[in-house]
Amino acid sequence: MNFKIATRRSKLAQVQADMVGSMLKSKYNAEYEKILIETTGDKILDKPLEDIGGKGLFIKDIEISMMEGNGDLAVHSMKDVPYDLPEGFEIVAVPQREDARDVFVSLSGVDFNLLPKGAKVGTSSNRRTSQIKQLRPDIEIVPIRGNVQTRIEKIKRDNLDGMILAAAGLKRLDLESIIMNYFDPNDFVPAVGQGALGIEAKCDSPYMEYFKGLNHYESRICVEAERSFMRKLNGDCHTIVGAYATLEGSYMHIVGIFNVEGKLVKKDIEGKSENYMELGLKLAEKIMEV
Ligand SMILES: NCc1[nH]cc(CCC(=O)O)c1CC(=O)O
Repeated sequence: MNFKIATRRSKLAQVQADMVGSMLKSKYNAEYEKILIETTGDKILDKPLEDIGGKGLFIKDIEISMMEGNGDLAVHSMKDVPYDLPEGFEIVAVPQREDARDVFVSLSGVDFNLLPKGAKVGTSSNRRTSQIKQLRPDIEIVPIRGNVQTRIEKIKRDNLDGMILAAAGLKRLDLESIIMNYFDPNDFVPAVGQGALGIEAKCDSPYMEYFKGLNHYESRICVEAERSFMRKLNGDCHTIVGAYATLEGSYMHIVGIFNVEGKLVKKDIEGKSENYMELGLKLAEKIMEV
């Protein structure tokens, strides 16, 4: 067998595709090749993502390629996957989740807690911006887009004191050394699905059972609970939504943030993990009651 993995061109996307490729190799003794695709989200870098069509832009061109028969599967960061996929596609597996936390990175080695007043910190995410503002209202947030590597280059070019990024991407790129602080995910709530990969395939794929074999049940239900929360809140691109689910035995705990009338609200919920979709929904209802 030789699987064709359709992927974005960025280094992180390719590393993630290789990770899933290696899983296919070790589990099924299969070969794989990467099909590199330039997506609209990667081409337009001078506008906020929300203004050009949102996160679906990273995956649409990949789906078109698979529809044309060029790609048996795609590997995505779950946090870039919109709730509704085009008809005929589905997320068939979520492998074991990496670190879901957000981190502060600095090239000069400065600790987040020791940043001077008015320090300049890069991020383009509303979710990260509002949580940073809560911790440190004096910090100046500088919008920054592009893939992880171009963003890191911009720290130097734009003379920033640092930047907020996802731990998972940095670890996968072997850039752990620039991580200065890990934010506690129950405090500084990550994006829905952060740190998890999703394997997307066409519903009629002849290889469905192979892909399903790469699923990690615990990771999957945590990510699905977070997505259920997100869907209920119907987060358009300008709303702030974040959630993080964890398991303890047969119980699931979810913490979520959402902006209600300009105010950032955080709530949590706990219940039997088998009711993971309902837990996500209930947390959304709880947060909207405010
Ligand atoms: N928005 C881009 C994006 N999509 C996934 C990751 C990191 C990897 C992950 O969360 O699985 C990143 C970079 C970042 O936010 O730092």
